[in-house]
Amino acid sequence: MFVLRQCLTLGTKSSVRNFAAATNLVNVKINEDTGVVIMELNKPPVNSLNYELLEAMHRTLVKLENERCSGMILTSSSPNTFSAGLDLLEMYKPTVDKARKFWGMLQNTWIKLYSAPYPTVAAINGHSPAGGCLLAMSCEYRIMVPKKKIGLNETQLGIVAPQWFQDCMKNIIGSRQAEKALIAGTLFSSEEAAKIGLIDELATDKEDLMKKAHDFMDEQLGLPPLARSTVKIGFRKDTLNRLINSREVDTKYFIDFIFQPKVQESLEMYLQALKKK
Ligand SMILES: CCCCC/C=C\C/C=C\CCC/C=C/C(=O)SCCNC(=O)CCNC(=O)[C@H](O)C(C)(C)COP(=O)(O)OP(=O)(O)OC[C@H]1O[C@@H](n2cnc3c(N)ncnc32)[C@H](O)[C@@H]1OP(=O)(O)O
Repeated sequence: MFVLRQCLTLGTKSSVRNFAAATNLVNVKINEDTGVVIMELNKPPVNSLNYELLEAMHRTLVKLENERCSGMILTSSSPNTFSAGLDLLEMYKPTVDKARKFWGMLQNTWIKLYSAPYPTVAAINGHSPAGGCLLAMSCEYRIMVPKKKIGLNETQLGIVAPQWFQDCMKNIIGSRQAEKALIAGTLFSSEEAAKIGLIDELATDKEDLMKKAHDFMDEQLGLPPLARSTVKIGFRKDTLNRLINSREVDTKYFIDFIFQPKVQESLEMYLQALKKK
């Protein structure tokens, strides 16, 4: 399979097709020979997840259901950041309608990504805090470049990682490690994340990152797809159903939480600190 991939990469015939996207917020390429898709988040400078970016991701994931997609590598076009997490401006002084629409699209996107039947790899080529970490944790396998930060740091901002964010972390690093990390809002270095299993592999650089992502994909493509996806969904169904069965309550928690004056104050201070950096 590795040889096949090399041939496809080096060969004269281009088998890679740009996947028609209605927006340039995501770059999507499908290798027509292998069916492997690369989805690159492309909202400079830091891929903050606003409604439009989430909608573009969601639309792509829906479209992939009708394509011959055998696997997906999620990465970013930003030189330094995989994703800075949820766009803080979506939570700072929104209207209730806007906040509700935003949260609904985040839930939609997560459900699609977390339940994708094909193998998914996060090629984490930069920092990945909070919602960025959620995206990475929703993939099946995580590979990260050195010396970047990843984690659910919400507590540090005066906000709370929702239950399903927490569940994703627990499923990966275990309940005790997750509890400590979530209470403290720890951002782990890539190296620390590899030690606790939050990421599966450390890459030496960006080239190595993509090579390792393709290696993982090659291994997965050698497995019977139905058996593979049945086991995957079996592992994920409780976490998925927990949100699917309580979407409305989860949205209400979000709205009630962010509209608190203290939370708005924390967000304002954090946004100012980011601007002053
Ligand atoms: C169990 C029951 C629970 C009940 C609770 C219910 C509900 C809970 C309520 C709410 C839950 C919300 C969950 C939230 C999740 C999130 O994802 S919040 C976002 C957290 N993100 C961060 O903390 C990251 C902040 N950003 C950074 O640390 C850095 O930007 C960086 C990613 C490390 C990149 O650094 P650098 O390359 O140096 O880039 P700059 O810092 O200079 O940033 C460039 C510009 O981008 C702006 N920006 C950065 N991040 C964001 C963001 N997340 N949103 C919006 N904008 C962002 C930054 O201000 C710069 O802007 P200017 O160029 O200065 O205009």
